[in-house]
Amino acid sequence: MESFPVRIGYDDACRLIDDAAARHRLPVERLPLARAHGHVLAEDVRAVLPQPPFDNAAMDGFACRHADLAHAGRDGLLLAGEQFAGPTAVARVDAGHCVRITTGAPLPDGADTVVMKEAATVEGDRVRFPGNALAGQFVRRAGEDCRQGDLLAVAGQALASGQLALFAAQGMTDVAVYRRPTVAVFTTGDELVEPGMPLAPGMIYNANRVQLMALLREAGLEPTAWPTLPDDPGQIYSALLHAGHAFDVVLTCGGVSAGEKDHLPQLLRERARILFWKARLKPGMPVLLAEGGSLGNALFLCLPGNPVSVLATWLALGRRLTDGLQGRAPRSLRSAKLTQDWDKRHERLEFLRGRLLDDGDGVLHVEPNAADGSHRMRAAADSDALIVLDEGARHYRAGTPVGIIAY
Ligand SMILES: Nc1nc2c(c(=O)[nH]1)N[C@H]1C(S)=C(S)[C@@H](COP(=O)(O)OP(=O)(O)OC[C@H]3O[C@@H](n4cnc5c(N)ncnc54)[C@H](O)[C@@H]3O)O[C@H]1N2
Ligand code: MOO
Repeated sequence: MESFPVRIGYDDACRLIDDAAARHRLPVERLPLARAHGHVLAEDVRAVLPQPPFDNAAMDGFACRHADLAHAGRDGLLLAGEQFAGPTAVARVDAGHCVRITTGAPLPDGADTVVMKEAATVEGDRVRFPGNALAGQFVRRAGEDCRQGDLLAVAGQALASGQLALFAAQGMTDVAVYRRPTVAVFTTGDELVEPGMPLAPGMIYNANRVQLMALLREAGLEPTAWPTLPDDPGQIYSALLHAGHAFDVVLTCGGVSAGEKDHLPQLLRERARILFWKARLKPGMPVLLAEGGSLGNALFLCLPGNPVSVLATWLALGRRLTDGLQGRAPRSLRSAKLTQDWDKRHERLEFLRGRLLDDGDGVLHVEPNAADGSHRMRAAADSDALIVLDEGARHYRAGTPVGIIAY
């Protein structure tokens, strides 16, 4: 009888991942906005300035008083000055006058409407206008985007270009974010050869290293790849001991199942604290999570070696762990309709691979790939989503909405 949970359900695996991430939450640091993209915000941000900060023109043209346009007639209005964007004094528009204005320039005192340049006719110092201008058109009001004190972003949000633009418009130079986890990536197995080397009988090329590095980079991380570990307990111990003290997360793949050469479970049993081993997932069953113990402060997430298991367990559990370490809430599943009937052949929750299709009416569909073995890399490469088929479920009808994780 093991002293840790074994063969657990997906929800329990997620809960244990979330708990471990919360215990190991990374410290907060301040980053310049230029380096903050993709980082997770560690504080709520409120507006210190209204946006726009002052009433201004939305078009290049003429600022005027709308009431004047009705009786300006063929004589038009007197062009009485100009107002450009920038640090110039704010002009005035008196009755019967208009002022040339550029986009973003402060609206002159007295003006309430802007007419586009292309719609107006200038003759000498007179400007004629069309009869259909609406009161207040092409004026961007101070504070209409946000007011001072408005909540602009909340802690736990990943910063995208939109938030960075908002913050810069507030005059912010830097922002409090959670430090990103450092991640050591290990592939394991005596059968592995690096691409570019000769392939002896019984050997295969290492497909997981480049796959995992790409998946981690897609998640905004800057992982460090270690040399492949042979199926040798002493060498595995020494590498994990080093990495466990030097990194926040140690991510391995392979050597975590029941084979004679699968040394990770025994090593982690003896030297670390296993939080769970094996989850009722397909693919991905042998996945293991451990806290470092004598191997250091790192969290150890050991993914199964099959390349499609690596993809599925990273997206479903690994990314959740590195998100959680940065205080980011779990990403929600999207949903799509199955294009065809599908019979699931086992009880475990399945991450089947499939291709997303937009039917043109705004409904997302997903077409399962029949090549569902966890060694079928081509099926994974030809797909762009994991289809989440629930534990226990067996028969799905075409058109049934299913959870998906796009990749
Ligand atoms: N008796 C049992 N056998 C197996 C079980 C089990 O519970 N009992 N689980 C099966 C499942 S499910 C999986 S998944 C695999 C996972 O095993 P490991 O995590 O120990 O992975 P390995 O045996 O080292 O490798 C599995 C498979 O993947 C290939 N591989 C490994 N690393 C790479 C890499 N970097 N690039 C490309 N391919 C890689 C490896 O050669 C194996 O073919 O175990 C089942 N067996
Ligand atoms: O669970 Mo294993 O990852 O099916 O192939």
